[in-house]
Amino acid sequence: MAPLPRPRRIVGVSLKMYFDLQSSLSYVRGVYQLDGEAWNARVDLFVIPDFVTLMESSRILESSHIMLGAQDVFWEDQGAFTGEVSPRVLQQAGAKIVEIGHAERRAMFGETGEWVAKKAGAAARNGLIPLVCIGEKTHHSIASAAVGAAVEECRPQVTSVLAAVPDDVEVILAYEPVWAIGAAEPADPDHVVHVTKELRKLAAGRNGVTRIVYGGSAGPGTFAKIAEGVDGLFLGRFAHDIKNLKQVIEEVGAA
Ligand SMILES: O=C(CO)COP(=O)(O)O
Repeated sequence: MAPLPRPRRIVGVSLKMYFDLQSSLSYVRGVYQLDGEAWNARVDLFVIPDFVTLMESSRILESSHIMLGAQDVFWEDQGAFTGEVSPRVLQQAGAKIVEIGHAERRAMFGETGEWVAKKAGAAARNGLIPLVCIGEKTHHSIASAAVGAAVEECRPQVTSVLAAVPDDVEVILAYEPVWAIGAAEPADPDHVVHVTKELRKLAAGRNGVTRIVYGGSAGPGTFAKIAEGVDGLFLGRFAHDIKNLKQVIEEVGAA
C-alpha cells in the first residue's frame, strides 16, 4: 500500500507574553509581509499573539493566507465563567487556530489532560483548529530509553484529545518536550523523529488531517534535521525576530 501523502507543511509562532501591545502588532505586520513567500513555498503560516491583540491582528491579516491563533480557550461556549474566553468569540474575532495545553499552562495554571481534551472539543465544535501541545516533562539520560519514555508519557495526552474531537476535523499536535522549551537548543533531532513517528501512528485511522509540528527552542537550522518526523515547526523566542521567521519559512519550503 502506498504511504499516505504528507500534509502541507506548517510554521507558526507564539508570542507568549514577551511583547507589549504595540510590538505585538508590529510583529503581526511583519508576519503579514511574509505571506507571499510562505504561500509560494507551500508553507502554511500562523501567528499567535495575546488575546487583546487578536481583533486588530485579524484586521492586519485579513487579506492574507496567514492563520491567526489564540493562546488558550475555555471549554464552554458561553455562561458565567468570569475571565475565560469563549471559543465562539475567538472564532468571531477571526481566530482559525487555538493553542491548547501549552506546558506553561499545564505547569503554572493547573491545566489537566481532561481540561485540554474538553478545550480541544470546544475548539473543534466552533470551527477552530485545535493545536494541542504535548510532550514529556523530563529527559531520560539514556537516549534509547528516552524515546519509549516520551512516547508513553505523550500517548494519553494524544489519545484523550483525539477521542474528544470529531474524526474528520483537522488537528495539529505540537510535540514540545517540556525540557526543551526555553532552552539553549532544541531537542536532539533523532529523539524528535523517533517520538513523532510513533505519535503519528496514534492518528492513523483519522479522516481529518493531523499535522505534527515540533516546538522547543526551534529556529533557523532546526527543520531539515527533523523533517522525516514532522510537518513543520511551532516557534517561540528564536522567531521573534522576523528575519529568523523568514529564514525558517525558506528552510521548511526547501526541505
Ligand atoms: O513553547 C514554545 C512554543 O510554544 C517554544 O518556545 P521557545 O522556542 O521559546 O522555547
